[in-house]
Amino acid sequence: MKIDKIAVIGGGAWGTALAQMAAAGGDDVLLWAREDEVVGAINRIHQNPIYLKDIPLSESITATANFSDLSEADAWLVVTPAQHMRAVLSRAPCPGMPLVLCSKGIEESSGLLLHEVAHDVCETSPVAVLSGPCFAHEVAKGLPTAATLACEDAELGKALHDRLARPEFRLYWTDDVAGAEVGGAIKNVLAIACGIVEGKQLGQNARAAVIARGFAEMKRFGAAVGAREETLAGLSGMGDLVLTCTSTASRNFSLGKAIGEGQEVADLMRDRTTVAEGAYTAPVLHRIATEKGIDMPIVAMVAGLLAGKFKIDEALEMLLARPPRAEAV
Ligand SMILES: NC(=O)C1=CN([C@@H]2O[C@H](COP(=O)(O)OP(=O)(O)OC[C@H]3O[C@@H](n4cnc5c(N)ncnc54)[C@H](O)[C@@H]3O)[C@@H](O)[C@H]2O)C=CC1
Ligand SMILES: O=C(CO)COP(=O)(O)O
Repeated sequence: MKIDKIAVIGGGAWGTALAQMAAAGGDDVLLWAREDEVVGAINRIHQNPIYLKDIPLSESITATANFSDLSEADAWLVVTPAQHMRAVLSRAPCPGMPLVLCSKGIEESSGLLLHEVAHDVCETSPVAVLSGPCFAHEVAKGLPTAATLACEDAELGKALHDRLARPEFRLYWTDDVAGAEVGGAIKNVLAIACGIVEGKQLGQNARAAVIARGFAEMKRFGAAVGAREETLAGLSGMGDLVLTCTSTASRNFSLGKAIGEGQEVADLMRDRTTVAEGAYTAPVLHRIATEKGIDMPIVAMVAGLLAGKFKIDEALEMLLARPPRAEAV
C-alpha cells in the first residue's frame, strides 16, 4: 500500500502546519478550510492570515472550500475542533477514505472518543490517530518534533508513516488508537489547571504536583477505556502533558492563567478565534468519570471552575482536604 496524495480538513493552525509538513518534500497537498479568507490567502500569498500568521507556506499547498475536491486524495488528515468533527465529516464524501485524526478532545454530546465518532460517520473508513507534543507554529517552521501515529491496521500505519514522517517530524507508531486519543484529550484539561496555578501564583511545586497527579488521573481513565499505560507514558500522553502544562504558547494553559488571574470564564470564552479544547473536554470528561466511578479530582475541579460552581480558593481547599492515599494508581 502507498499513500501519495494528502488532503487536510481544517485550516486552523494545526491543519495548516500539517499541510506544510506534508508538502515539505514538494508534494502537492490540498487543504480544506472553512473561511474564504483563509482559502484565498493560501492560494494567493501562501499564508494563513487568521490562524498561522507570518509563517510563509509552501506553494505546493492549494486551499479549497469544496468538499468534492477532496475525493482525489489517498488519505485525509482531519484537523477540525473536536466538537465540529462529526458535522464536518458528515458533509465530506468519505466512503473508504483513510482518515488520520489529528484533533484532541472528546465529543461533548455523546461522550465518544474521536475515532468512535469517525467510525459512526464514515463507517467504511480505516482510522488512524496522530497526536503528540506539537505546537503548530514550531512544526510549520520545521523545528524538530516527535509524535505518536496510532493505527490498528499495520499496513496502513506503515504507509502513513512513510508519507508523513520526516527527519524533523519523527513519528513513533503504535496500534493503541484509544491510548493516543486519551492522552491528547486529557492533557488539555490539565493544562487549564496548570495555567490556573500559574495565574494564581500557587508556585512551581503545585504545578509539578498537578502534572504528576493529573497523569495518575489520565492513567485511571485510560485503564477504563482500554488505553495502554505505555502509550500514555509516551509522546501523546506524558510528552504532550509536559509541553502544554508549561508554556503560555498553549491556548489551554493561557486560558487557565487568565482564569487564575481573576478574569471571568464567560468573557474569556466569548468571541475566541482559536480553540481551547480543554474547556469543552472538561465537562464531558468529568461526566464520564462520575458515571464510571473513576477518581479524577483535578478534572472535577477544572470542570467546576469553568461552570462557575465554585471559586479557585474553594477548589484548592477541596483538593488539599482530600483524604491521604497511597501514591500508586
Ligand atoms: N494548534 C496546535 O498547536 C495544535 C492543535 N491541535 C488540535 O487540532 C484541532 C484544531 O485546532 P487548531 O488547528 O489549533 O484550531 P485553531 O484554533 O487554529 O482554529 C480554529 C479552527 O476551528 C474552525 N472552526 C471554527 N468554528 C467552526 C465550526 N462551526 N465548524 C467547523 N470548524 C470550525 C476554524 O475554521 C479553524 O479551522 C484541535 O482539536 C486542537 O486541539 C493538535 C495539535 C497541535
Ligand atoms: O496540542 C497542542 C500541543 O501539542 C496545542 O496546545 P493548545 O491547544 O493548548 O494550544
